[in-house]
Amino acid sequence: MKLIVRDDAIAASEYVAQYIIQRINDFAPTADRPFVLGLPTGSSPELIYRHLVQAYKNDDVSFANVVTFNMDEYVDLPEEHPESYHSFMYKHFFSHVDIRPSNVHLLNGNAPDLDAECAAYEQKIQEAGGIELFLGGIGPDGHIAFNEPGSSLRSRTRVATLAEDTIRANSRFFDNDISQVPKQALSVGVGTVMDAREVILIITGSHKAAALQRVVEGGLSQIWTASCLQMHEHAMIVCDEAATDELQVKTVKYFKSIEKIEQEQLLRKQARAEDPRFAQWRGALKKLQVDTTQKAPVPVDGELTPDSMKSRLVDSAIAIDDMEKLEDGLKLTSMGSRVNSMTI
Ligand SMILES: N[C@@H]1[C@@H](O)[C@H](O)[C@@H](COP(=O)(O)O)O[C@@H]1O
Repeated sequence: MKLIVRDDAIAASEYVAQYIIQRINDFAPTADRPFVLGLPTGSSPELIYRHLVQAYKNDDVSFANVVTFNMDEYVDLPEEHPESYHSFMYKHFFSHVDIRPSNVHLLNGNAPDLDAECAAYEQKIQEAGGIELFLGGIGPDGHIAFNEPGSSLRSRTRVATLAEDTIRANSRFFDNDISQVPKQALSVGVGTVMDAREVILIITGSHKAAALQRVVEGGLSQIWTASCLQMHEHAMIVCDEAATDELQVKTVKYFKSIEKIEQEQLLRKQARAEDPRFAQWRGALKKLQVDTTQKAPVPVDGELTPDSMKSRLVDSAIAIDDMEKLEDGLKLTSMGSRVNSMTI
């Protein structure tokens, strides 16, 4: 799992939006091979949608061959209700881009048979070839979609009952009136999210800090369901500094260093491909022979100090001096001096 930390929610959202745009463009979707994107609602992804809409308007990305599956929807709330997830998605995203209405999938929380609706949703995901990238947020109690604390980590799309904390948190969208918040929702399961080939979570604000800490530093737990990401091969959490408040300093430093080193490695990759000396370096040791008959006497103090490789090399096809020159040569053309002239 990767953790990307940005200064604030604006920068974190921009990072996620750019990442999604790049993934779609690299995938080069067609009508026969669409990019299947899982999407969330909530205040956290709002800025991401704004960036995606702007990118579409700038001709930087098209959603014509993108198929979407939303995470969840309230039960017994009319679709046209301003707080339904249908309304949210059309208001913030679908109405502003070139996505085909037939490619949009949202759970119907008013279906006559909710269980059948959930089963059919899973089926549609399968038929679409599975989800390529699932974007999600989390609740302050660490829930993903509406998989509240205690949900099975293998759960599938189903009727979910909202936890007290979630009802209270979401009452801000219902005039702060808890009685108006639906008590149930249809939600993809933890297992459904885990089946996606890639998962990204956006987590911003100090009110999510405790959850982020449990998700990143705590163990895999059905109480903090977003911790499932620890078991995903391609998972990334993008957060702001405020959300890292409860993480250990060394955890944050470590993840920041991973990002920095990965960027450096991108440059090195280019250098490795361009500089023939890297290939020579790779082959050099194959020609070495080791004199295994040499047996150093055991010192009197009883300590076995391994003799250096250099003293044991005989009859080498390349002389030690040459090897040192080769290593020095590589050091001289260290990446730092080459990076300036490189276009990245
Ligand atoms: N079911 C949704 C979740 O999918 C979302 O992640 C969460 C957080 O929303 P917000 O981003 O507004 O904090 O809200 C709801 O409970």
